[in-house]
Amino acid sequence: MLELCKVSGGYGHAPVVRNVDLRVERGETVALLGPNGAGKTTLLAALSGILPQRSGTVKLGGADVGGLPSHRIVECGLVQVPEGRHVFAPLSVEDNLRLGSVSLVRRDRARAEERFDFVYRLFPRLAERRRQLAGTLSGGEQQMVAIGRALMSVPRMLLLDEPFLGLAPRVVEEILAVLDRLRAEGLTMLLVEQKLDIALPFTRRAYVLMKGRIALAADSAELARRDDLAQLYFDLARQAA
Ligand SMILES: Nc1ncnc2c1ncn2[C@@H]1O[C@H](COP(=O)(O)OP(=O)(O)OP(=O)(O)O)[C@@H](O)[C@H]1O
Repeated sequence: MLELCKVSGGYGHAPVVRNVDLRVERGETVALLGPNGAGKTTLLAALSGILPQRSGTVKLGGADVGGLPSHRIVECGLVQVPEGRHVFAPLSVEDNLRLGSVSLVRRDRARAEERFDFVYRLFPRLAERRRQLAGTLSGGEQQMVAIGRALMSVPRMLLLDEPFLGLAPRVVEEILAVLDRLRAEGLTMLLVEQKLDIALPFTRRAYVLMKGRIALAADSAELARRDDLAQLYFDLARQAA
């Protein structure tokens, strides 16, 4: 579904991510791990077409989307749930969701309306709060809005940037259950996460990014079984330094 070949990018002269090769198969859930500042968000920005400097090849379903502006990338089906949720605080839940369907409305207005039902079935709490201002929601509910907004455009693939950050374990479970349902329906996902105990059980494969480079690509279950995981992580960080 997604294939990156030698992707580099950053904000100024020196690239933050360098020569990243990464693949996600159709229907697969893959983790992108790495410490603070490794470049995970920067890599997602390169995929979403919002990074000022980028090079390399990004293919979605075999089509080159690397040079496209971000709204076209969304139309192609690659949609990001940004770190920090970025909901529009003065707008209602429903209007936040509506913003996610802008590209779909142009193509198929009826389908865009049906998507509200789809999102409200996944997150009944959003249905109850559809008229509430997003800025007054709890962190977990705002994360549901951010995921719901991304789903409004009928994505083929979701890029999730630390969706569980700062959430209580019960809310993490609730959101994981929804992502599980989406996965069962065949949605492809790339999950950026720092917490290995969340990321590894949820994904099939994992990439570890260190200082902007892929330091390791491995089977998630294999990684989870290692009893020297903390040491491995530490060694990778030292090698990258
Ligand atoms: N808008 C920006 N302008 C300049 N430099 C930036 C910008 N955003 C991030 N950086 C730099 O790029 C590097 C990688 O940051 P990035 O946010 O991609 O890392 P990350 O792995 O996602 O970290 P975290 O887990 O903390 O979100 C850091 O050195 C950061 O300071």
